[in-house]
Amino acid sequence: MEEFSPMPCPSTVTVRRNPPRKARATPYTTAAKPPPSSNTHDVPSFPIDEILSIQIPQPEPEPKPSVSVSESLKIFLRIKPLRVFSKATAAAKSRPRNVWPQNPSKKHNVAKESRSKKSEEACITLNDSHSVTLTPPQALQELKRSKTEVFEGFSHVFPADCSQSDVYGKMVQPLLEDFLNGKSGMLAALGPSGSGKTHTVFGTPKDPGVVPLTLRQIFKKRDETSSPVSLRLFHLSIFEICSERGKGEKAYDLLGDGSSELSVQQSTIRGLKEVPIRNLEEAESLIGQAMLKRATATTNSNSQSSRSQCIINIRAASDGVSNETTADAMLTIVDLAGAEREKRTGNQGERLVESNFINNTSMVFGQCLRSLLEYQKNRKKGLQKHHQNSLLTRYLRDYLEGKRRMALIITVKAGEEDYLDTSYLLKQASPYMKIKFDNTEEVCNKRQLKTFPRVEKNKKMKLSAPKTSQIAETVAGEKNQITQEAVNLEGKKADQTEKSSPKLEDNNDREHIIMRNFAKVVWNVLKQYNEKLKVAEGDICTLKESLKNEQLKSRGLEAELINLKSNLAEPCLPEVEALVHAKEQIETNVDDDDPCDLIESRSEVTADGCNESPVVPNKSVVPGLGNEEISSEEQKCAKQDDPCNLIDSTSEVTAEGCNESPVPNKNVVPDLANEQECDIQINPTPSPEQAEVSLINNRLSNIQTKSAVSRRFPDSEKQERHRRLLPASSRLLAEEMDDLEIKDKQIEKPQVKLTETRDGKKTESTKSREIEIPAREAEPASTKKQRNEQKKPRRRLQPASSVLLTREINTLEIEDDVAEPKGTRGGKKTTVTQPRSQGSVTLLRLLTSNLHL
Ligand SMILES: Nc1ncnc2c1ncn2[C@@H]1O[C@H](COP(=O)(O)OP(=O)(O)OP(=O)(O)O)[C@@H](O)[C@H]1O
Repeated sequence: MEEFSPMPCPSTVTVRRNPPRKARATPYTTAAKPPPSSNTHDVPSFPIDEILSIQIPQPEPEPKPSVSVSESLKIFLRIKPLRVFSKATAAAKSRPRNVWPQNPSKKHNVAKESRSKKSEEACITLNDSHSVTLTPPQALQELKRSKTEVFEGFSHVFPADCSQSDVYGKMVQPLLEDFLNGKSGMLAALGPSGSGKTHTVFGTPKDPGVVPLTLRQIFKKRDETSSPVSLRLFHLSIFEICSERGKGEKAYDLLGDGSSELSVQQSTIRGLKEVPIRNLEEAESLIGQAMLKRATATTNSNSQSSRSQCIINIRAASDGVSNETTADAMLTIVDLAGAEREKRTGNQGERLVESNFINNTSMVFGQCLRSLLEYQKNRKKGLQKHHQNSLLTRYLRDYLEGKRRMALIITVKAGEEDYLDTSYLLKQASPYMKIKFDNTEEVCNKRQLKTFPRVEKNKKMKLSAPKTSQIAETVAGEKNQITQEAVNLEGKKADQTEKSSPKLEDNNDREHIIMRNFAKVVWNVLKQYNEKLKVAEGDICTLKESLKNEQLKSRGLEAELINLKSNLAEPCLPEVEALVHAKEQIETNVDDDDPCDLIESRSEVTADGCNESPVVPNKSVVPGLGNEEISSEEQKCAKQDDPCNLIDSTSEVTAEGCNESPVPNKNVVPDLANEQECDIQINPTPSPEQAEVSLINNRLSNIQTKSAVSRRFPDSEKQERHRRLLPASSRLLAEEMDDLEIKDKQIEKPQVKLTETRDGKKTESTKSREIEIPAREAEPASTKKQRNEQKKPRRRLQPASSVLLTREINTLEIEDDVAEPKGTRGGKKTTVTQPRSQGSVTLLRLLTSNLHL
């Protein structure tokens, strides 16, 4: 069985279809291909040993600082006593002896003041030699900033009653020993204005600070013959960094002569005078000179406030004579200018500019320090470098980066009014900080905190304070109380709380309090909403009342508007009155007729003419009569009082009207038309009787046309059409016309009857009708068609509404015209023979003028 070494996976695969080729064996496979005769068991072992033995080049470790960070930075805390000495005592001391004795009452007041000041509470308390607790004052607690902070990790905390020698012993001594052994180091005092930095660094002649004590120690050790320090030479240089009217940083040599400004290039200061010190007296005198040159000013915080950063360098150099070749060492002591707030210091103008510079320098120094502390805790974070932002930090770069040993003493004031300054500084410079959320409100959101009522009971939990046991008891009591409340509310939950761990209890208590407070807040909000709702309801009531009033007003206005309209409509009344008057006249005419004749005529019309139209519409439509014909007819009627003339004119009109009658008339009465055609040749000139018969026939045809129209448009639809066709102003007139039309019909029917009765027989009248029809259809059919064709477009030009109105009016006209000659037919005066009344004439004129016919 052949054994192949594994093929390396090709990066690309090429598939060839044609021609197939045999892939060339790779050198690797060729080389790895064992001879066919080789033993299959000779599998080369995996070279794991070789792999493991390979030396992987490790990244070069960063050059460690000469001193580890934890050793390189030591932070001390010094608490300034609340009351050092009163101004009164100072004034008393400084008062010349030859002044009058002070007023005893004033003395008493001063003593009282000093007592009250002494009794003021301290915001900072010492927990142990490495930690302190900072408690906010009552005023800030009420502003929901109740946050008790514990700062720990200090190398040592110096209490208020500590001495300068204590500070020196614990902080400076180790540094000095290293210094004398050739290791450089730095000591800096950092703190708010008036907190005792200068006091700590320089002290007073009676109570000397770090610098004098260090010098003493140096020369003391040098004087000891056995010590190697005796072979060293010490040099002293002192300079200060301050701002020049807030524009830039300047360095001044405090030991130099004349112009003492130093040139500054990055972190190096050139031209600094170093004064060798051979003994303590020389050194102290130089220190004294420098302090006199240092820029100081009086502020509200400090009568001699430092306005510059003061740096004191003590350099130890070998004398060059001895064999000892120790490197030069430098001990740097820095007295920083204190960070200050404008409100506290009361600085104005140039002082304010100075304080800005001081604050800026202090801030940069604090940032460098914080960064170093964080780096000390966690090297992975890396060291943020802020030192470029000020000359001081550039100068002290090696120290602030942890490359050299540094001891920092933070001086703080313990008064309640100094809480903010102290808190800010400790947050910046303390190695570790714990925030004690002893007030449960702190857990919640700040927004909620604003609305939450304050819980008075559970204020502080100073777990690491000296009175821890008492506080713990109190807290335990409070917890039990809260737990009991919870038991009352929720029994089961309480059981669980009792069984659960203290942490769980704490959580439950907190939750309970939070929920209770939340419920209170919600309740307050609901109350507010309820009040708002009540207000809104009141507004609604007032609005309703005002709405009612407005409605009443609007009604009154409407009534006024109606009155005004009625007043405006009065000018139309004369026309209406004329119409009514005409109507009354017609009615009186009708009343004069014989009622029996009326009945008969009705029955005849119904029998003869209305066979096809059982329901005759009120509004008669008389097609075929032109407007011009009506007007001419009216003129004739008005002029001719003679009844004979009336008859003639009527016959003429009838003939003309029949000739112009529309096509539907002919269609409705086809038989009659045929008969008429036959009679035309017999009697071409109709007699008055024939004319009358033709009039009756015309009437009949009109009635049939009406019925046809009525069939086409039902009553309701017709009314609707009328409503649409007639303008609004003419509706009243139309109604009047309807009434008038009815009356006219009543008049017309007896007239027909009278005509027939005068002839004597009904059959004769029918015959005469038959005879009369040819008179109407005297013209040949072709001529009639031509006429109709000529007149059709004329009719079409008129709108439908005007046609209907015209028909109605024409009907009225014709009927009136018909009625008139009937009474005078044959020259006989009958009861019906009344001329057209003046009212009807006026009505017609009005109608024609209003409807613009
Ligand atoms: N621990 C202390 N014991 C007694 N007196 C003190 C102490 N600390 C400070 N003083 C006094 O308080 C006053 C102000 O102190 P100091 O001038 O040292 O403050 P400072 O921090 O240097 O202020 P600035 O930053 O403004 O210079 C001085 O009179 C000083 O003697």
